[in-house]
Amino acid sequence: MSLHKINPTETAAWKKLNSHFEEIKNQKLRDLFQNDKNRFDNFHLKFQEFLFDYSKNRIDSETINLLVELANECELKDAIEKQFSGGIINETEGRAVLHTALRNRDNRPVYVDGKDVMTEVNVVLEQMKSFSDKVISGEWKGFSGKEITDIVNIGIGGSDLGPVMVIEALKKYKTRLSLHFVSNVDGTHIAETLKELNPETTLFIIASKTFTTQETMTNALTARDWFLNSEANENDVAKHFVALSTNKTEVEKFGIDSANMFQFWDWVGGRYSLWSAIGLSICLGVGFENFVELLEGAFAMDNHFRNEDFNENIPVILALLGIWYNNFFNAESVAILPYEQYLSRFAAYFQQGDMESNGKYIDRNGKSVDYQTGAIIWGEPGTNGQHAFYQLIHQGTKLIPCDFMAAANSLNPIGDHHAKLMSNFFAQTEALAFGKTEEEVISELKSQGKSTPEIEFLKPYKVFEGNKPTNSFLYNELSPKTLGSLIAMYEQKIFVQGVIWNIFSFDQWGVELGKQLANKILPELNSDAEITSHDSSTNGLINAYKQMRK
Ligand SMILES: O=P(O)(O)OC[C@H]1O[C@](O)(CO)[C@@H](O)[C@@H]1O
Repeated sequence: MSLHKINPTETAAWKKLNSHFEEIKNQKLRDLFQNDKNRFDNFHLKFQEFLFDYSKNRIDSETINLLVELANECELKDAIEKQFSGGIINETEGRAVLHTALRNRDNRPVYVDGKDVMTEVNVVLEQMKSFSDKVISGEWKGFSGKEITDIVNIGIGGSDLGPVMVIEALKKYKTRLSLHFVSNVDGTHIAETLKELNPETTLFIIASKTFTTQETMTNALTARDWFLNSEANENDVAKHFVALSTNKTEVEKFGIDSANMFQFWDWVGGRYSLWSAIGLSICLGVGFENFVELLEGAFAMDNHFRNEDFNENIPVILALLGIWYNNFFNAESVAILPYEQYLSRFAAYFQQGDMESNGKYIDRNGKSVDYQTGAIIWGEPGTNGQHAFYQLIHQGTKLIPCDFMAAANSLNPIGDHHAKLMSNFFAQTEALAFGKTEEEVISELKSQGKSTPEIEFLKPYKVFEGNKPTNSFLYNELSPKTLGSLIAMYEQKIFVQGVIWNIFSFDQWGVELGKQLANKILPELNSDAEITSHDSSTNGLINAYKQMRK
């Protein structure tokens, strides 16, 4: 059950898209809207309480037809079924990709090696419920008999970014526990975190799929030393340390009792793991019921993705638009711009989700691609971004397609904050799409009483050429369920793009080389000898570092 290995550029649809691109590339969104009064009706989709407006894109209905044709030629439907039914689609690691099983709320059987994984999934969910309920209620006590007040999740990459993002996003639903996250191997991260904490009331979650990751193991050992430096002894470790992992042997070697281990499986990719035991910090931070709501939201989006026709399918359309700009307009990046302070870590989360998945130049046939794959993902919450980098989006030389997202209802309806936020949200997509013409600039400057030479001088700087594409997502309010749907939407977008680009989205060999070299360099840093084993730059830097060190 592996994926088909179709080079997208060899499809008939790709060739048609190339010709179509020549026809559409100079068309203006102003004209597209002018010529089609129903453009919004024609290019938006609804999903539950969720609206996806993609009318401010440089497309017409033919673009969508051709992109859908491309998806069909790349056998996307079949790939989707393989994903959901446990096909070994992560071929280079010989694994199924089944984060969807973790949120499969109707418990439809999902088989891996002939075994229904739902039984184990539900056992771990039950374990997460029971544990988080006990800690939140105060029934779980620390070594001195006090309730736990603080949770420190130690993990990195997929064992950190998802919980960090969700805990921030769902702050409104917070339990009495304070959550902290330590990821960086830079000692500053753990030192600054522990400074505030009391070993008697702190619980550590060591989150690592492999339980061998250098950063996480180093931080975990430091946390353990810090804990044992208090009144606590070895027997107390069980009350203050739990592990989230697929690797029981390493967890036990570290000294965590397997009774305190929450398992997941190799068919859960690190950057898709917040739905698994890796979500334990989420359960503690917002309560198990809200974690289940998050799963429900993702499940609803999965069903939409699996069942809807491609031209009505939000993740598919989102992915195809991304391909349109990436491969035809040569756009290099995508900005994710939530007009929602709670989503301040959303773009950072999908930097890993997207760039670790689709940042690849070798295709599924083992050959170098001769087309662009994964885009650079970046972004910050609006309106902060407006006062930072929007200048370049509006008037720079690069085309940056943007995803805007906002809630109709604020979770903090104070004064007119939300109306002001939303007026900026609407204004930005309007300004990006339609810009400001020379005539508009001249009449504005005239109305300000400017002289003709002043107008002539200022005119070019004040023109906005517009035609900058945006997607807008509008949802009712940021509930755990909505968040679950939003995350699953982007996850499935990444999947669709990987299928069309004919790359393996679920491995990450590109992170290995740096790790290997760091392991080789580490002992060199501890020796007094001059280092000569690298190139002159690396040798020079290492030796200078050793001299500078106090
Ligand atoms: O959960 P682990 O095994 O500690 O890995 C952490 C992260 O390291 C990576 O393997 C590489 O950065 C990620 O894919 C993963 O999320």
